[in-house]
Amino acid sequence: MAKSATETPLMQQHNSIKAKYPDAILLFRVGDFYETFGQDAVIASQVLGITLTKRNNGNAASAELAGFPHHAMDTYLHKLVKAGYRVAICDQLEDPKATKGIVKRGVTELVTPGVATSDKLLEHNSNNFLAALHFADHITGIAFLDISTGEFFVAEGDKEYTDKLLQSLQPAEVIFQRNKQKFFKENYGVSFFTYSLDEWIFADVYANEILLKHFGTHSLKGFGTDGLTAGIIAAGAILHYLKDTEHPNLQHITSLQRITKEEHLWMDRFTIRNLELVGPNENSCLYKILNNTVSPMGARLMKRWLLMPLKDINKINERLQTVAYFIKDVTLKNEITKSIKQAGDVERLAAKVPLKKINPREVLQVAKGLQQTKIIKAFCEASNNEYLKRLGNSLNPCDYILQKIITEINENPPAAANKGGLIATGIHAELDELRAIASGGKNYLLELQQKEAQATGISSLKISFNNVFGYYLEVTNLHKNKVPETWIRKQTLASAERYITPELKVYEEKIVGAEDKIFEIETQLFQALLHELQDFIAPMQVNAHVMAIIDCLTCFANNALQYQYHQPTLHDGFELSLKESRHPVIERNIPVGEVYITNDILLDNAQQQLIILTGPNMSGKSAILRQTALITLMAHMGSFVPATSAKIPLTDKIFTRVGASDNIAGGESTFMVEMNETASIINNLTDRSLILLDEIGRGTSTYDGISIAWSIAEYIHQSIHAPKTLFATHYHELNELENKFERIKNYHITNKEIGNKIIFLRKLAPGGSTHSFGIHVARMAGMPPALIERANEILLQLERKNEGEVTPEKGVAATADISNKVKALTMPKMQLNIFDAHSITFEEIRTILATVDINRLTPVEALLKLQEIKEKVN
Ligand SMILES: Nc1ncnc2c1ncn2[C@@H]1O[C@H](COP(=O)(O)OP(=O)(O)OP(=O)(O)O)[C@@H](O)[C@H]1O
Repeated sequence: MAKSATETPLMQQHNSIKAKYPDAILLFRVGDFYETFGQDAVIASQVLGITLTKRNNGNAASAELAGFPHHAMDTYLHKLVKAGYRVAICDQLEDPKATKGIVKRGVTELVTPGVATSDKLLEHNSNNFLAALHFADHITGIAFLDISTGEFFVAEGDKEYTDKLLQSLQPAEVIFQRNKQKFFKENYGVSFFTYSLDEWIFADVYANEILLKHFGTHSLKGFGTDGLTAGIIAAGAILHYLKDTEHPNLQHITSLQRITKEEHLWMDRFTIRNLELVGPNENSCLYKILNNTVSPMGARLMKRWLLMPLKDINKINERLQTVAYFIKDVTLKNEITKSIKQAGDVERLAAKVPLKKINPREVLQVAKGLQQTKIIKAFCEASNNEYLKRLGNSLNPCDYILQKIITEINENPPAAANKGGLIATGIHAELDELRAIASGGKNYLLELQQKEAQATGISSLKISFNNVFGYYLEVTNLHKNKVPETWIRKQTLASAERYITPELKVYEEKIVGAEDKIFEIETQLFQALLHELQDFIAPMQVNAHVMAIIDCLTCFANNALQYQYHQPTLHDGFELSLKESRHPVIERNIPVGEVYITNDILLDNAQQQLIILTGPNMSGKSAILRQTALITLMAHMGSFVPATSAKIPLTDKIFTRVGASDNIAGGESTFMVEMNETASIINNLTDRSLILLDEIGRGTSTYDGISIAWSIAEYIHQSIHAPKTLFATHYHELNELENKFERIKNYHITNKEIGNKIIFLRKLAPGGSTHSFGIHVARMAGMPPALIERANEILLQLERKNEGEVTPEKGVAATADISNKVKALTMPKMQLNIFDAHSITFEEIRTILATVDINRLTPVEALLKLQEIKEKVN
């Protein structure tokens, strides 16, 4: 009979733990290693590049095995999580030396992309949010938590709003109800790492209970989250998930902040993408250009300011005035910047305290941060700027804990708490004594030897050590009668006797156990300090936030000084007027030797509401559109702007649409995307909206495109909201709109034609332009001359026969017209060659070259030959 398969006890233990975490990779601590088994091992070996072997598993089938040393955890863990895996860390819960049989083990942390606390997994200038969504009947609740900083946000809204929040805050992981997986994919895309939870977790009563328990309050009213039922359920799901992932210590999550739609200038996901605010190319996005903050918390806040600009004029002006204040008082700005730079990542350090991830060096950094807080506070409070004074007032250097850390922690502590040497001298008498024993053992013995020699008069007295009875005093036979009665004889030799004394034994015990004891006392003292530090988390978080604000404002001041940005004037009228404005990103990437050409731009609701902007390809139409939006956005962040003067109307929405943008990954046709995106503008515009349409309509046939573009422009103009709009297009036919609609004006970007070359002047000027110069651009792009020549030939034929103007009303006739013209096109004059019709043929060159003997050719003759060929080419 076959033997029944019995697994080894270790594998049985592994399997029972693994059963609780089926969708995570289980890192199973065995001695000094973390091991993975079975399918986990296969994945780990692939992702981590570690060897896959087999492990004997009793009588059961052997299991795949892959492991790494425990000290390499940080390196490997982050690779697994970055690759999108959930990782359960299973540790030994008791000392293996003190245990008989199998060691007790359990999962101590479940790491997922959204619940990461290790520095390796975090980017210092980005938040690492976990988001939860709750899809209720008519509304969606959404919550974000960054466990590494303690920031916890909640909001509610429709699909579009919650999608926009997801796009802006870019959570590392999104959780939602189990039955909504398909719905999420269809409505929010596939780019997020997601995890779904049981339905019952998304219940009002449960969410309230878990949140109230966490905050220790009787109601959530204090957080201003009244009425946010769906949002609260999402927030509750987040806390539940943290519990599920073994994160019980969350004292750094001290509040829940509400994100209100009304507070922020609205930009949908297309606008955020089209304006390249935070990507896709990290080096050429607006964030990269603006973010010259000096602290990680400043860098993180700057990203949020960028994606959630303000709408409240008073708050914006408060920021602008403070930036102006810093520009005037450069010394103050520099001093404060210096202090913020030295403060470290106060926010993440504070979060590490309850998470029990803070090391002695970081605790000392906390103190340094508090010292800098004190300096910044003094500077702010002494300033004449109301906002700075208020910010300064809310800074709290937490003197008590600052002093305690500085007194108790060594000046140069080790990075790891278990290495010893982290507590300063003079804090704990026993610790000092133990250290003296451990390090100065020999001196102590020498002193004791001298003391006893003097007391007994035995000048040759010696203290030595052996393994049998440890430290002893050795007395030669000559002096043995001088030995005091209290000494205990342990050994008699031929010429000497050996004794021990109670003092020597006490000392011996001390020295042997000193190291262990030192570690124990140091750990105790360090833990006690961390315990006290816990009470200061809330003020430290406030300090971090205030420093982040000041960091952003000094950064704006520095940008203004360095890049000649000026203070914009925000007003509640409707006129947008920019003088000598520039594109903040393009101007910084412009090739050496070139300058960015500035432009004046004017839009208002009364006379110049909609600009039809034409101009050659590459002339700078998109640049004009984008700089108008970026300057408006920067002003709403409280930043100075790249223009010599900027009158900016309070704006509630910025919409940007680019024609025929690709969304192949999303599986939609480009034109469908274009139309979808534009429809969402048409349905959401307000009188305070700024709309940028870049070649809308180009994703379909010319006459379809013109008709759609025309009717969009017409619709926007006729809308009672009369939103300000810039419409860049290659359809010159749209210039006709100016004649028909009062507030539509034509502008073009100037250029100069010299011979068959075109020079971009890049100046905006009234009036439309007549043609696109697309063929010039094709030439610039390196198309073969014959192809360019042929394109010019076709253009000429199409244009020559073009009688009358094309308007959408004439669309059908015009389509027929162009079809006829295409039919009537003449054939090319000759076979296309790499050399075009007017230039030298390959054969001719071959003939010339055949007469050349390179070995005899002088340099001058070579030049003359070259000239001969050149003349033929021209
Ligand atoms: N005002 C300016 N000063 C200097 N360089 C500029 C300016 N505006 C644009 N450019 C340069 O010209 C390039 C093309 O500009 P842009 O993309 O705005 O042209 P466009 O007219 O929208 O072209 P297309 O019609 O082909 O989309 C930019 O990438 C930038 O390098």
